[in-house]
Amino acid sequence: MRIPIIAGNWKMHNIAEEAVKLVNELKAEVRNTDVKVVICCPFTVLAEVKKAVEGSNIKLGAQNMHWEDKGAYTGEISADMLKDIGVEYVIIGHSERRQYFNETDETVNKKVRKALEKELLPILCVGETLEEREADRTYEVVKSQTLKALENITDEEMKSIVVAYEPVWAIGTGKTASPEDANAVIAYIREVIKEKYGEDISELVPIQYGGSVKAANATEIMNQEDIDGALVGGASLKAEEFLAIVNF
Ligand SMILES: O=C[C@H](O)COP(=O)(O)O
Repeated sequence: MRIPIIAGNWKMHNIAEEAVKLVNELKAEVRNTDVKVVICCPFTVLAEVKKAVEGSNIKLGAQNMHWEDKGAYTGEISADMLKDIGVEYVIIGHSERRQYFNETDETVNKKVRKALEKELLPILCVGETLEEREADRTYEVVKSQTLKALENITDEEMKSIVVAYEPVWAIGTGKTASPEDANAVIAYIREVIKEKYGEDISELVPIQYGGSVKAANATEIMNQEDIDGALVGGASLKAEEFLAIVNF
């Protein structure tokens, strides 16, 4: 039985005061105990958010990390640094990082492996661009991204991974994949995982949908059989909106 995970990805939003205010508005009102709730905030407010979520069932996540343990990597953040603050989840391979920061399937794989080695729970993002969708390449792209990200990941490690299917054309655009369509792609990603790891493990892996999830469409999306939660961007910045999604 998979427990759905609803993660808010704040992206590059919220200084400390705003972050703490938002968490305080959220934490008393997260009533749905059938889902795990994660807030993936900027590095600069991780420590404040960690303090603010104490005593609630909201978990802390980061939005990226480096694959090396330490070294001369100016501007980068290691897994140990995240662990030191109390981070549990880390988004890896978000399309914005692939698109704007040269993240490749190879670096995504290195990061997933390092996160697992350090006992962080990766939220691995995969998804096709509009161009790829229009060329009928959605399934080929998500299969390739998934398998490359999972190279050298053991059966045991696979049980700690969360996958997020995020069609790039649906992110921040107000366009969502139809719930049935998102469900079909997610079911396919589960098949890809099954081919590599077997049915028992594939049935354990939560696969989220991300891309313009909001209060108005959350229930329909979450009610799909294969969709195990959501990775929420813009709507996670407004307490009322995010709470409506979490308490769907
Ligand atoms: O990580 C979250 C996704 O990129 C979705 O963002 P969005 O909800 O603003 O479309």
